Amino acid sequence: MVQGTMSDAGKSTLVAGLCRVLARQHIKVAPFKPQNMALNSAVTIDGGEIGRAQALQAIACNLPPHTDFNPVLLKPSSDTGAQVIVHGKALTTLEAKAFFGPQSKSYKTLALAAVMQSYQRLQQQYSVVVIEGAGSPAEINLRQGDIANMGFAEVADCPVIIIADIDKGGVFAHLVGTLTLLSPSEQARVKGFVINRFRGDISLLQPGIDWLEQYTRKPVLGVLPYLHDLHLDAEDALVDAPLHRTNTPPLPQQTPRLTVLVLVYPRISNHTDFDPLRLHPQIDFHYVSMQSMAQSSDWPAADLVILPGSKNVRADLAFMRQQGWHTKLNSHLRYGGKVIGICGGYQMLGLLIDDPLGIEDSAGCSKGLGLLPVNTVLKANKTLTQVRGHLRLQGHQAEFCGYEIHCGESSLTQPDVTQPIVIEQIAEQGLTVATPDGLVSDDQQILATYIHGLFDNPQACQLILSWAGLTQAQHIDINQIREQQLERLADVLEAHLDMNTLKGLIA
Ligand SMILES: NC(=O)CC[C@H](N)C(=O)O
Repeated sequence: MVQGTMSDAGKSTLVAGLCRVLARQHIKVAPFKPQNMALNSAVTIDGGEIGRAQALQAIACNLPPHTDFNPVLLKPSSDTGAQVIVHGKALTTLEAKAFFGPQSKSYKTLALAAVMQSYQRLQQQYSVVVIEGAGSPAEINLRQGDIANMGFAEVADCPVIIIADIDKGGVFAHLVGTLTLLSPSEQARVKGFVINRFRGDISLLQPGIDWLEQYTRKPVLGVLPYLHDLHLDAEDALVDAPLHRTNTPPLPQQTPRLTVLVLVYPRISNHTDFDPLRLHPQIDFHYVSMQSMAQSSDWPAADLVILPGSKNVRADLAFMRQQGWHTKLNSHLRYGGKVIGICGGYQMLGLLIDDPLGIEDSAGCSKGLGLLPVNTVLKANKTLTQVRGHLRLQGHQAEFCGYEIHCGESSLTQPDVTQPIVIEQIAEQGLTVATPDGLVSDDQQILATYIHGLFDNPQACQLILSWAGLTQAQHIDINQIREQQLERLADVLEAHLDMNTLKGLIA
């Protein structure tokens, strides 16, 4: 099990890399994260949802994503509450106290049972299960009944390695401090450390490593170099744009470009949708957030503004209004700019968003931005599907694969609108059922859809970019880039980690 001294120490990446190292040695390997807290999720083949990082780790193992890889997913919908997803399905929404505090016993009993069921199934099916912890195991206030770190390791009786990020400083204090705060039996489970994101002269680090090994009596199993331009799907944290690859030559001056803004509201979800745009050499990509607006009162001039998915659509819409972003969006449209709404963003562009059951927030109905003839009602049943179909824009067509994650159901309030997307589903007897999705506004300036992952399809991405004004967009294939990055990561791990000791832990 890989645990970290803090969030973003590199756990997910190390697990993904170890999965790929083992998979390419033809070992049957699967990833596992007992409990994840994230708003970037992926739809699984068994019709559930799991954290995005586990879906990436599944790809590293050459496996389709499965709910057993992440049996408990907490999706925060406010600062104190989260939707609880168990075995891929939304069970309930709980206040943080109910899953972390002293009254959390019933949640933890249920969650641990679900976690152990999945873990046992994986153990039966795979030779190796590479497990990822969450945050840090030394959060002493959260230790009782913990299922995400040492609590799980103790029940499952598995060895642990701890990874720490040297780039942010304090790596020795982080490792020694974390170890010290563990109980004796937990300390005994720690079989070594990994130091992550090192840059500079390794000989300068050696005295520190020697001291650490002597002081803790635990080996340092490797020092991983800082990997520039490692483009792998983010677990949750929004890494600021852009992601341009430094190893690609600069584009000639006259190359056509497009400026794209993505609005960051407090409960933005599935921002991995935009990785292909952030990597695109012809796109000047910006996130617009409260932080970026503290520096400048205006949005950068843009060709395209995207309203992404949201875990709490009505609250995020209220946030947009408070920030005055609705006025800026209207003026962007008046100047002829394009707008895309994806899932929650699509719902916000409509007339009404009704949440009669209080699925995302307190029950109520909010006025949308009024830019599309559509009303949305949030329902108890969540749509979770992998979809394929085609997108038709400006007389051209492109195939796509994508996924849907939403409680909302939207209905058109006007006949004769243009629906640019057709979802094709294979029904009984091999018949294809075609369902229309999304909208293009009459003036052709707004495109909206429920489908996530559209930009991951090179042809569909090119078509959308051309609609947005970039007529000669380069082809960018995020799946191919992801594959190259996983191979690169596995090469780095093989070169810098003590693989023999690690294999000994697995055996
Ligand atoms: N992924 C999303 O943006 C979901 C939108 C909204 N929260 C819903 O469930 O319908």
